[in-house]
Amino acid sequence: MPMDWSSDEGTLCSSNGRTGTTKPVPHCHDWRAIAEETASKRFYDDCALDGRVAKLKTGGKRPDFKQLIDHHVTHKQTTPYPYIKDYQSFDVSIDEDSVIEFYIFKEEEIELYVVCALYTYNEHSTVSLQYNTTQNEELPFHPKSRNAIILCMADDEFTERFVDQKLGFRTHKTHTPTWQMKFSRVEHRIWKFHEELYASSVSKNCCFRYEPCMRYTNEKGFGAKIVSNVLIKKNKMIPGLGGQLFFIHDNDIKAGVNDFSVFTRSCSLKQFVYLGLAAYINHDCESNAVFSSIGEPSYVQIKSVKQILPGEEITVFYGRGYFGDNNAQCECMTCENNMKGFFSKKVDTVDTMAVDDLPTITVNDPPETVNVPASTETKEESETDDDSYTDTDVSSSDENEVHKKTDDEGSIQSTGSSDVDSPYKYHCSNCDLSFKYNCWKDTMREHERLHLGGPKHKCEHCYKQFGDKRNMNMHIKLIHQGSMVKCQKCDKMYSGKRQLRYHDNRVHSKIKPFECNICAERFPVPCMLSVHRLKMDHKE
Ligand SMILES: C[S@@+](CC[C@H](N)C(=O)[O-])C[C@H]1O[C@@H](n2cnc3c(N)ncnc32)[C@H](O)[C@@H]1O
Repeated sequence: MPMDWSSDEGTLCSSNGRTGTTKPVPHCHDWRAIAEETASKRFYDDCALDGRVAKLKTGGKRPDFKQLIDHHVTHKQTTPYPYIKDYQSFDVSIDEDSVIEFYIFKEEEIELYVVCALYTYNEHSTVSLQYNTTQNEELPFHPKSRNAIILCMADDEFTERFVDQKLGFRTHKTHTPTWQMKFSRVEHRIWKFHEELYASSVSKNCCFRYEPCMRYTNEKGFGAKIVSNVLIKKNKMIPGLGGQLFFIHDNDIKAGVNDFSVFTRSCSLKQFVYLGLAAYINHDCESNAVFSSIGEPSYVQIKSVKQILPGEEITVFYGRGYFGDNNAQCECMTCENNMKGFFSKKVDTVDTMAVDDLPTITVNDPPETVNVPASTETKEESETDDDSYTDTDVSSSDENEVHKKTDDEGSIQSTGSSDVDSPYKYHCSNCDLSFKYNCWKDTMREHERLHLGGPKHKCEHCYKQFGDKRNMNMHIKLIHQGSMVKCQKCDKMYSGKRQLRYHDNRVHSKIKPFECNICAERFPVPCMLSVHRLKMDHKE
C-alpha cells in the first residue's frame, strides 16, 4: 500500500499509556534518521513492549521476531502485521549481551504497521542500523538479501583489486551496483572480512594461487581456478581458502549475471550466494576437496578429501544437479575422462571444449588424476584436415616450472614405463608427462616441441602461448572470434568442419568410417575407436 507520511499526522502508540504523546509521523524517507536519533537517546530504556519499542536481551542468541511480534499483537489486540513474514528468517548476527530493539510506527486510521528499523546495542550502547522492512522504502533489492548484496558489492570490488590484477583479465563479477547505504557494524564486518580474505590470498605465504582457466564453455575463456602451491594432506582444512555465504532472495538472483555461485540448501531449499576465494574453485565429480562449515555459519571453508599435490587444481563437488539433471552438462576432467556429463553426448566436440588444461604430470596416484588433453585426431585425419587442432596450449613457463619442480623436489613421481597396466602408455622422452591414447600423439608432439625451445606463439587476446602457430590461430578462431560451424540438420554448433563431420557420422548419416584393425568393429568417430582399442586391448 503506498504511503506518504509527510501529509499525515499520526500517533506513536503506547500500550501502557506511559508514552502516548502524539508526534508527527515521520516522512518515510526520513525514517532512518529519525529512528536512529530516537535509538541513540535510548529513550525507552526501561520499557518492555510498549507499542513503539520491543526490546529484548538476546544473550547472544538470535531473537525470534515472529514470536515477539505475535506477542505484541496479542497484547495489543490489534490486527496482525502485514509484514510479519519478513521476520521469519531474519539472519542477524548478534554479539553476546546485545540488546535488540525494533521500532514500530503505527498509523492507526488505516491499521498499517510498519517495522521501521532494527537496532543492536552492544555493551557500550553504540547503535547500528540492521534492517529496514518498510513496505515502501525504495530498496533496490529485497531486504532479506541485504547481507548478500553487500557481499556481492564487496566481491566485485575486491576481485577486481586482488584477483584481476594478478591474472590480468576481468574475472567473475556479480555486477551489483554500489548502493549508497549506511552499513551496520555487522555489515561493515562482512565487508572488511572479505577484503582481508582477498588480501591474504595474494600474499607470498598463501598456500594456493589463482590461475586462468579456459575449460568451461560458458566462461568464454575468462574463467579462473585455484591451484595448490604446496602438498596438502588428506582431510585438512586448507588455510585461508573459504568464502562468505548469505541468503539471497529469488528476485535478486539474475540468471547468467550473478548466479555463478548460488547454492541451495537441501533442507530448507533456500538460496545462498557464496563468494570469496572459494568461489574460484571449480567443480569436479571426483573432487579433491569439500565445503566445510565449522563454527561461523556464514563462513564456509574448504577441506581436502584427498592428498593434493603442488600444482594440482583444487576442486569441490557442487552437488548432483548443479549442472543440469545428474550433472549432464558437467565439463569436469573426471567427466571428460569417463565420457560422462557434457562429454557423454558430444564425443565429437571433446577437443573443442577441452581447450584449457595443460597436461599435468602423471603421479603415483591412480591414473584418473592425470589431466589428459582430449584431442581426438587419428592418423587418418591428421595430414589433410585444415581444422585439425590440438590444443596443447602451453603457458610454457608454468609447465616447465612444474617439470623442474618435480625433478628437483622428487615429490611427484613419474608414471614409470614399468607400470604395465597403466593406460598412460605414451611418454614424453624429455619429462614425466604421459598420454593415455596414441591418438593424442599430436598433442604430445606439440608438447615435445616445448622441450626443444621452439618458437612460442602468444595469443594477442589472452595469456596463452602455443608451440604451433596453426593451433594458436585455431584457438583465436574458437575462443576469441567465436567462429563456429553449424550443422544444417540440427543447428548444433561445432568448432570446425572435422567436428561437424564426426557429429554427422554419429547422429545423422550413421556412418562408421573408423575400423579396428584387429576385430574390424567400426566407429563413427576416431576417439570411440581409440577407447575401444584401449578397452579391448586391441593395439594398433
Ligand atoms: C563458482 S564458479 C567457479 C570458478 C569459475 N571458473 C570462475 O572463474 O568464476 C562456478 C562457475 O565455474 C564454471 N564451472 C566450474 N566447474 C564446472 C564444471 N565442472 N562444468 C562446467 N562449468 C563449470 C561454471 O561456469 C560455473 O558457473
